[in-house]
Amino acid sequence: MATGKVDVSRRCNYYSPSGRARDRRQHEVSQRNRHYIPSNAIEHQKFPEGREQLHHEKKRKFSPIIWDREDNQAKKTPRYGEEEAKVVPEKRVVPASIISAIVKSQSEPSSDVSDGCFSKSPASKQLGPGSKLLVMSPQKHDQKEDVEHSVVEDGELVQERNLLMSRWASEDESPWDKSVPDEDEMFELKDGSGTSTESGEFRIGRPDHWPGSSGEFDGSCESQKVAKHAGLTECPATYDDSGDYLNQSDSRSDEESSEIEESWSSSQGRVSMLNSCRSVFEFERLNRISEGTYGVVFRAKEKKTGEIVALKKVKMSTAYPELGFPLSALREINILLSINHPSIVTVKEVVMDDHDNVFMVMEYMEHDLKGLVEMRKRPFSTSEIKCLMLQLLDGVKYLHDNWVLHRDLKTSNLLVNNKGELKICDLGLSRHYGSPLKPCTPVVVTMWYRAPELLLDAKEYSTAIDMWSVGCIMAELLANEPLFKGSNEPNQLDKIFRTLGTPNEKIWPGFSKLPGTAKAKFVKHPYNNLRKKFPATSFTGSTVLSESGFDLLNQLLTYDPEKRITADEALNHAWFQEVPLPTCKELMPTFPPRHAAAGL
Ligand SMILES: Nc1ncnc2c1ncn2[C@@H]1O[C@H](COP(=O)(O)OP(=O)(O)OP(=O)(O)O)[C@@H](O)[C@H]1O
Repeated sequence: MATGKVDVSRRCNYYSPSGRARDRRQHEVSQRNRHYIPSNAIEHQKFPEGREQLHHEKKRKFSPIIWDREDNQAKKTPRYGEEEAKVVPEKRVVPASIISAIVKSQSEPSSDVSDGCFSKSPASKQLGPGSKLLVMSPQKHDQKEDVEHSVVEDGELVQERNLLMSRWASEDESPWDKSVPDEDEMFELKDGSGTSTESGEFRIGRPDHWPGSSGEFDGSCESQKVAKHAGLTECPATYDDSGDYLNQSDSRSDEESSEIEESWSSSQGRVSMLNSCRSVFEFERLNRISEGTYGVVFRAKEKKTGEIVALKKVKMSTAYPELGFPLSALREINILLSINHPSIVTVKEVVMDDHDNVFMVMEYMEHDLKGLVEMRKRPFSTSEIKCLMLQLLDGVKYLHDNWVLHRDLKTSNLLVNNKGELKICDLGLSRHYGSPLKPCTPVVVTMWYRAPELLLDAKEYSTAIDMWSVGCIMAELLANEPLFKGSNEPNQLDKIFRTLGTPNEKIWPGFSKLPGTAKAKFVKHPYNNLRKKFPATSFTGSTVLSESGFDLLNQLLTYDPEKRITADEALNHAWFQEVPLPTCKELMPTFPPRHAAAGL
């Protein structure tokens, strides 16, 4: 197989024959009823074509997102309480208590990032050049209906042109089948201003790639986005001290045009979804949980039901509002509303405030795995790690079965609640993949969890990149600290090579042809030292790893993406069947919730 190419077909079975072995194992495990039972153990079913499909797929939700990019750019975004109040559904009426809170907050300086939730921001939000984003609750939909709808805008009825249903509603096997633009289109900005390489690929985050830069370029994410739109190319990758890629917005945005094109092309699938979303004022904000690159996450309470939820406010660009609604958020909302799996966080609905700020209402999870790893003095027990790994693999398998690459698996994107449940979150970097593979940006996945093929600039990659991240997560759970803590990309590769040995053509055919190998001379580390880090015996009480467990870790951290274990194969791995068996979720340890620990 050619350099960096991954045989997708090998990884894309809806349900592999080895599923039978897994059923047997699940049956055995369930007999011992105190042990973990994977979520889809009894939910898969035969389809007429003889292909087995997950039951979850039948419960797909529909995206509430509507793009209407051709709409008049100059049209004013309706504001709550203004003339266009007709546009605003009744549900967005603001309760008096909140109005007083708004009035209070108005007197205080507010940034839409730091404290935007439930308060008025200084300026109304724009949804981007020529675009209008309507967000609706997903309950009303009918795939077959193909009706042009009208909405009231600026007091008038206008034709709604792009009511898109989620691509998830398609029964096609490959997401590329209909709606994907060619590679050239893929990397070209809508206005044609994007700078691309010969192959049509946008170059982001690789300093040594870039031709001259602008003196005005300040390196910030926003500047980089703007620079890219303006045809500037300098975009040095930056990382925070936990290896998080700080320029992620760029790595996401280079595919924006492609994604938007996809949305446009799939507009054949218009459906009747004209329905209003609820107001964020129906929730009481309790405390801030976290602020990430793309959103601020709050703990909140639904006033009517008292239910505790997490609200993720989509960060709009304050500096460059014309950049519009972030594609990462669009992807995340689209995908999360479309899927239904116990190991993937549920987005219940999308709500808005009266400035068109968009919030995802998610089930609330008390912890993320990164926080737990940092909080704990000792690693989880082997049984607990097995329980967590099975849930993680279940979720990853579900995504891969449905042609989705997560592309940012890491411990901070794994949420855990006090019922012992693990759920994958943050699908902002995720995207559909298909067969044949299309070139994508290699600058995805937070560096510490990034697969070697990505670090070596492979343009075509597939599900194996997520499996490498899963390997890093397994190692982190076993050692209670991240496995490869590189400070930049060469350093990250060096850390990997020191531990696993420097790869060569023999163990990884195609390695020497990867773009990244031409640029660097790697020190030859002849031995794989992974076992030293994860010994079979320990006199210090630290977690030990059996032969079988080490085999799984080794297969996850295999250099050649072709040989790297798949999620399905990993779920069937003997490690999960040997003693100690996986703990059942109910017996997983619980921890004080973050807000309690923080005294909130
Ligand atoms: N449903 C939820 N319940 C509780 N906490 C959550 C939930 N969703 C997200 N969080 C917390 O918020 C953090 C950031 O969320 P998320 O990763 O979705 O945002 P982001 O802006 O994409 O972040 P990043 O920059 O790390 O990619 C998570 O690490 C987690 O701690």
